[in-house]
Amino acid sequence: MPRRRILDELRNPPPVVLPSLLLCDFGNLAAEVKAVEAAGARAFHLDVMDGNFVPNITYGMPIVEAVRRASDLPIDVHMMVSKPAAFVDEIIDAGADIVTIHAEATDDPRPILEQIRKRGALASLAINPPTPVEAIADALPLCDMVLCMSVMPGFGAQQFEAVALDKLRALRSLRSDLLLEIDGGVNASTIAQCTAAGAQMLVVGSAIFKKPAPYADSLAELTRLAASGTQ
Ligand SMILES: O=C(CO)[C@H](O)[C@H](O)COP(=O)(O)O
Repeated sequence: MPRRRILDELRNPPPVVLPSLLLCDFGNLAAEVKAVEAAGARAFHLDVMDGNFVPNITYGMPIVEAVRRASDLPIDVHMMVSKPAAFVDEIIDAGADIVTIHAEATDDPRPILEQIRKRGALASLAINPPTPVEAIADALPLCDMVLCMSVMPGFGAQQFEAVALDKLRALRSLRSDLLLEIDGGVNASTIAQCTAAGAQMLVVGSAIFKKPAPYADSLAELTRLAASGTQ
């Protein structure tokens, strides 16, 4: 999908709950993707971890390609890797529509963000809980999205860190058109605070994949609660 159309679609209310496939059943990946899409998902979130930037290893291009084959929905790839510049082209070739790199992984993210945009994908910068908004001020004009992590990246099912909410508010006051995403510990108890602080993109792992409820019920309830935070 072209960059402009994806941006317009994701900015549309209600807020977008993105299932984080980190916690899905990888033995049935295509079926999981189709099930979450049928349940009402508007985009997917994929966590690429290299065992160096974060203390965990997940997957790379083959899984992004497999998700791309199973669905036409936007794919949001969160690159938790030490050398993002080396992989952004391959990740986009594999099917990523949004590519998020970490501010902490590079001295200057601007050339990488430019490269992502040049390739027609949405460029996004992530900051970990200890990283202040000021650290990315120079790169903001090149960002379509900023991801405020509400846990230290690496694992699902961690406790939500509210410091991310202050950063969402600060970013929203700096740029009204910026897509804002939050990831980590987002669930039925925390999601309304996230949208009230300005997040439109809510990454959710365990509150979808580790619940006994059908995906459609979890997604509908999380979307309802997310929308309640914007009123
Ligand atoms: O990026 C991540 C971890 O680094 C995951 O996307 C995130 O933690 C989702 O899981 P949960 O909703 O269970 O916190």
